[in-house]
Amino acid sequence: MSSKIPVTVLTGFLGSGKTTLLNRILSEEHGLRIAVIENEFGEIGIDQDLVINADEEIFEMNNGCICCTVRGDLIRILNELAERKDKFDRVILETTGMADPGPVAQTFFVDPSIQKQYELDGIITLVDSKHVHAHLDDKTDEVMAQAAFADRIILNKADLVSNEEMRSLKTRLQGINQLAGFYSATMADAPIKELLDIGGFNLERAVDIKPNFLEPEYPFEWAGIWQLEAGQYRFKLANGPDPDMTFLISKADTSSEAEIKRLAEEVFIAFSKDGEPVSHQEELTDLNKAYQLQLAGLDHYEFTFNVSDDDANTKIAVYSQHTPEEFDMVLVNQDDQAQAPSDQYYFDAGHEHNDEVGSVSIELPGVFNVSFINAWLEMFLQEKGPDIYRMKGILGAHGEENRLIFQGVHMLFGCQLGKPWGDEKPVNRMIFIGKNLDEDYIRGSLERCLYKAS
Ligand SMILES: Nc1nc2c(ncn2[C@@H]2O[C@H](COP(=O)(O)OP(=O)(O)OP(=O)(O)O)[C@@H](O)[C@H]2O)c(=O)[nH]1
Repeated sequence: MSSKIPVTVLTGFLGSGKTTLLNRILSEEHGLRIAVIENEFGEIGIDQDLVINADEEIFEMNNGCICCTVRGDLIRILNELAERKDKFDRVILETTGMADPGPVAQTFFVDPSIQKQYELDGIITLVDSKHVHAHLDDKTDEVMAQAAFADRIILNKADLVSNEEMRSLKTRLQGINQLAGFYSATMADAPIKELLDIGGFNLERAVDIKPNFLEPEYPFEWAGIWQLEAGQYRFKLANGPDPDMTFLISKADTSSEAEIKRLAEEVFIAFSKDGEPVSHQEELTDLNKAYQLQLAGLDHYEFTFNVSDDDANTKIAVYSQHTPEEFDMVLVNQDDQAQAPSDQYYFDAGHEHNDEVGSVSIELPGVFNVSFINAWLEMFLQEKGPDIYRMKGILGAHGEENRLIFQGVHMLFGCQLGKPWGDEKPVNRMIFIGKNLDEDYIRGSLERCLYKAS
């Protein structure tokens, strides 16, 4: 038997039932000790509180898309976890509904430290049988990938559709993935023993679906190498498509494309962290540190970089989130002469994000006036329903000792009581995911629903 730690990835579009399944797995008597990793879309972690209180350890990654910045986070968490591997038997990783599971799966095959210690047991994809058609119709990339990569597909929310609809959905999904095992379920009640110990993710199929499956994706689009004499240099940039850009400088051994690719594997974990913000005319002092160049509000920007006499003629490799062309980036010396890189490489980001879909996270102290917040949620859904993919939150309500947990998927909405607040001060945390969300409006109107003692 393999001594590697098995990992099960739970995936499925927003609101399809991943957390419901996770809770079922965690509460079932199977004698397994499970470590849970949550990857959330949005800035504040809510799922952690929605996962039932068990002995399992929960790690959160909520930096956004798992396919780029989060790959570094995932590797870090898995490495940390491995140091405590006597405390658990397996790992369940719940991905955000907005994630393509391909890059998650890829982590288990391309990163040597992870490959040594873990094995991907399988990918389970939850499908919201009522709402998935719209996403299949418009071929939402993430939904197609979630179905294609699955080892098991759970057609969940069977209570909301007819048997006939269920059959045609299964046929439709079999057109995307014939090899997966299919289960229809209500509240994700698929047989758990058939979901764990699948015995290995099918790598061959993954490469069939995506021929470049084993080529890692990176959070940077470009890297260049320079050999520099001692002196002061400036990176000059103009305005571009982003108000900031992650940027990292490392030392290189040789000036070659192979060196750029070798270093990419080393630097991308540092690159994945939130960079330290630096503004126009500030110095980039540290090597191998992610900086976030602030690129808004001016016509042009300069960031200095010094090469000391001791370092003269060493090679530096620069990794940037965007290509130089997007920001008219050049490196100049103290006489303002442009320095061309001796070698450069454009990384294929490999995927695109749907920029229209965004998330708004709101955290407000205090408790809500129950009738105000109910009326607001109803009104909000009526007005914005088609654009809201998902909303969920944990709220405090005046006169109520327990937390209120609300969940919405498209136009369906429900609310239930959670744990009591006890000695904790109530704080309201909510996340809205969808198109064209107006954060100021949402925050302002929610603030007006807070209870105020008269
Ligand atoms: N009617 C019905 N509701 C369900 C079923 N399964 C889950 N739900 C509800 O659907 C909502 C979303 O379920 P979750 O398990 O939180 O879904 P999720 O995939 O984890 O959601 P995200 O993490 O936001 O992507 C919750 O309100 C669940 O109670 C089901 O089979 N039928």
